[in-house]
Amino acid sequence: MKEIITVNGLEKNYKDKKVIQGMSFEVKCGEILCFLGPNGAGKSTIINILTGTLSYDKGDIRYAGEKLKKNDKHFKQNIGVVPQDIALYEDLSAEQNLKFFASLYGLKGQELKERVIKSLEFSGLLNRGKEKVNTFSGGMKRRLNIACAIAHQPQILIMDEPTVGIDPQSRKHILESVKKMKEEGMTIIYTTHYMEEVEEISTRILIMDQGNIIATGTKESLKEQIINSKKYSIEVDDCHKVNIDSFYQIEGVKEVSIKGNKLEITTLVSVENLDKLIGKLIDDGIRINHLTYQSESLETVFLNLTGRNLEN
Ligand SMILES: Nc1ncnc2c1ncn2[C@@H]1O[C@H](COP(=O)(O)OP(=O)(O)OP(=O)(O)O)[C@@H](O)[C@H]1O
Repeated sequence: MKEIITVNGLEKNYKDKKVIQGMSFEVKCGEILCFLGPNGAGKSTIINILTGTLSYDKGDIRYAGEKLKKNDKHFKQNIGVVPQDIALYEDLSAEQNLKFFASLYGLKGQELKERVIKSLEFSGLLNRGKEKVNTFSGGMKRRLNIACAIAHQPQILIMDEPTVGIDPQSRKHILESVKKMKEEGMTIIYTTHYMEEVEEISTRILIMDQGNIIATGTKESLKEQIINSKKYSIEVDDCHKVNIDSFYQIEGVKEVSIKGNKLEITTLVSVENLDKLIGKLIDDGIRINHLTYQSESLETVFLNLTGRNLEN
């Protein structure tokens, strides 16, 4: 995949506070690049710098190989921006909002009419086009906000936490739309602190923390690189019969503990030892009632990288 945006050594400071600390990354044509990071990681700062609404102190940004100028018209024509806060005219109808935003990009006449209808259709609001925005739910406003950003058919869509505080149905609609836009060839930059969204839509992930990129890759490669242990939770009939020390003799076992009637075993991903763990319990005359395996998640990736949870 060809690179469409490249960012090199980007820095942003607020007085003495470094909020972006020399970040370098590229955005590839046709990908859904997700910036995943906790509140305050610097996601919005990066988005605002990319979209030209915020200045930066060091580094450079290139679009299709060319260094971006201040207020670069060519770049602005080719991007669509969905800001974190909804930016719509509440007293205008959905259709009027779309017309206004699309006309800023030079659309007019028949083309404008067609694009307004297509964008309303895309956002699932075709039958609400004549209604004023102030009668819409939060989720509908979010969907219209996205429609306004894509009405001029940008090459790159930049979305800053577009699903915060909305109903599950609208969230589902937005995530499906993002996947559809990718299928149609759009490049998408998407920031979020919801790892399940990243699991669902990303083709590549940049994990951010405190103004730095701390890991990059697909969800599969990140899990493979970073998570080296897995956890079994085994519900047994009588925990008192469990001899914890003896489990440490099994290859791969890193940690064993008892919580209530559950035996929790953390073991290396690289060692297949489930048969031995179960064998030991059976040999000791302990009955297994239930066994669960904690699936590897991006939350675990973040926890392994930083020692903290993503969502607090
Ligand atoms: N105008 C400002 N003055 C000083 N510090 C700021 C300013 N704007 C943002 N920051 C700080 O920059 C850091 C990054 O903020 P940013 O909004 O980019 O994070 P974020 O990852 O987008 O988080 P959120 O999900 O909460 O929006 C934070 O520590 C924030 O407090």
